Amino acid sequence: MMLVVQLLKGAAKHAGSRPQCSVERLFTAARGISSSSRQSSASGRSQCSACTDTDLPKVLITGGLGQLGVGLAKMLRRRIGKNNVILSDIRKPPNHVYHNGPFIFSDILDYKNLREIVVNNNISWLVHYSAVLSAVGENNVALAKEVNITGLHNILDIATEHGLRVFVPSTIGAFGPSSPRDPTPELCVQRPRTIYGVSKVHAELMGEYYHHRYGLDFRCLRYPGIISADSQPGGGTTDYAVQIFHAAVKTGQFECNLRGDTRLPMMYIDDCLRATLEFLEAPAETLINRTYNINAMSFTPHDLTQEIQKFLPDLKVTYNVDPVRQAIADGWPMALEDSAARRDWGWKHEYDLPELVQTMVTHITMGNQVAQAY
Ligand SMILES: NC(=O)c1ccc[n+]([C@@H]2O[C@H](COP(=O)([O-])OP(=O)(O)OC[C@H]3O[C@@H](n4cnc5c(N)ncnc54)[C@H](O)[C@@H]3O)[C@@H](O)[C@H]2O)c1
Ligand SMILES: C[C@@H](O)[C@H](N)C(=O)O
Repeated sequence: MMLVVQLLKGAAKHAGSRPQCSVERLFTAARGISSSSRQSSASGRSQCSACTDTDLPKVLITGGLGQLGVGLAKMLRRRIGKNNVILSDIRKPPNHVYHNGPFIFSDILDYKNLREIVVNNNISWLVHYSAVLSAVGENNVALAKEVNITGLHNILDIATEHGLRVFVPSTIGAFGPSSPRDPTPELCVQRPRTIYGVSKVHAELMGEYYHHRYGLDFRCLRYPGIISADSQPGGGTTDYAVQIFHAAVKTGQFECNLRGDTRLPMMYIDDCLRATLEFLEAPAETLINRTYNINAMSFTPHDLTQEIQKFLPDLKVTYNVDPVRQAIADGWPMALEDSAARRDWGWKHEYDLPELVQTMVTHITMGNQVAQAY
C-alpha cells in the first residue's frame, strides 16, 4: 500500500511538472486541421466548431490488435470521434476493444478486401501497423516477407489509388552493424541483417518512391523499442523491456534474454502515439523528409533493473542470453539522432527513464490491485 501511495504521489508530481498532458498538448499544437476552427475542452475531447464530421479524416488502422494499435485508436478517437477510426486485424478482438468502436476483419494480403474497406468506409488516412517483428521474423522468414513486403505493396497501391495519407512505421531495426550506432543519423548506411529490417528499409524506400513518383502522401517514423503497460509486445528484440515490469511486480524475478550491457533506444508508448498523431497532422509543406528518426531515451537491462529497484528493491534479474535476439540487438542503434523531427514538426519527447519506470510500475501495480479486488 505504501508503494502505491509513493508511486501515485510521484506520478502526480510528474504530471504537474509537465506544462500540459500529452492530449492537451495535441490540441494546442494542433497542426494540419486549422487551429482557429478547433477548441480544446477540459475533458481532452476535440471540438470543432466550424467543421462537420465530413471534414475530419476517416482512419483505418491495420494490424490494430498488436502492441500499438488499440492505444492509437483510443487517442485518435478522442481527437476525431469514435466512428471515424476503424481498427482492423486478422485476429478476434477482446470484448473491451470490440465494444469501444468500429472493428473489422482485414487481411492486408487480400487486396480486393482492402479496397472494399477503403471505398465502403470513405477512408482518407491509413495507419499501417500490420507487421511481423524482428525475432518472430527470423523464425519465419517466409511469413515476414509476405506480410512485411507483399502486404506493404498492397497498402501503397491502395493508398495511391485512392489518394490516402498513409503512415507506415519503420524502426531502429532498419539499421545494421555497418550503420553508425551512437547516435544513428537519419541518412546513413542501412544494411540490416534481419528480414524485418530489410523489409522496413524496403518500406521506407518504396514509400518515398511513391511519394516522388505519384505524389502519395507517405509518412514514416522510425520508432525505437516501445514500452507499454497494458498491451503486450508482439515478438521483437526489445520485448524484455516490457516483460521485466510485469515480472518485477508479479514475482520479483526476471530472466533477461539480452546481455546486461545491451544499450538500445526506447520510448514510452504515450510519446510514440503522440508523435504519430502530431506527425500525421503536420502540414505537408513542413515535412522536408518523408522518413524521420524519433528518439527519447536509451538504456541497458542493467540501467533498467537499477531504476526499477528504486521502487521494487527485491527484484532479482538473471541473464539467459538468446543468441538470435542478442545478435540482432548488437547490430542496432544505441540512440537515434532526431534533430530533423524536432526542427520540422516540433517533435519533443516527455518521458525519460525515471518517468518511464515510475509510470510503468504505477500502472501495473494499480492494474494488479484492481484485478485482485474482483
Ligand atoms: N512495438 C515496437 O516496439 C515497435 C518498434 C518499432 C516499430 N514498430 C512497428 O509498429 C507497427 C506496430 O507494431 P506492434 O508492436 O503493434 O506490432 P505487433 O506485432 O504487436 O502487431 C502486429 C499486428 O499485425 C497483425 N497482422 C499480422 N499479419 C497480418 C495480416 N496479414 N493482415 C493484417 N494484420 C496482420 C497481427 O495480428 C498483429 O496484431 C509495426 O509495423 C512495427 O514494425 C513497433
Ligand atoms: C524495435 C522494434 O522494431 C520491435 N520492438 C522489435 O524489437 O522488433
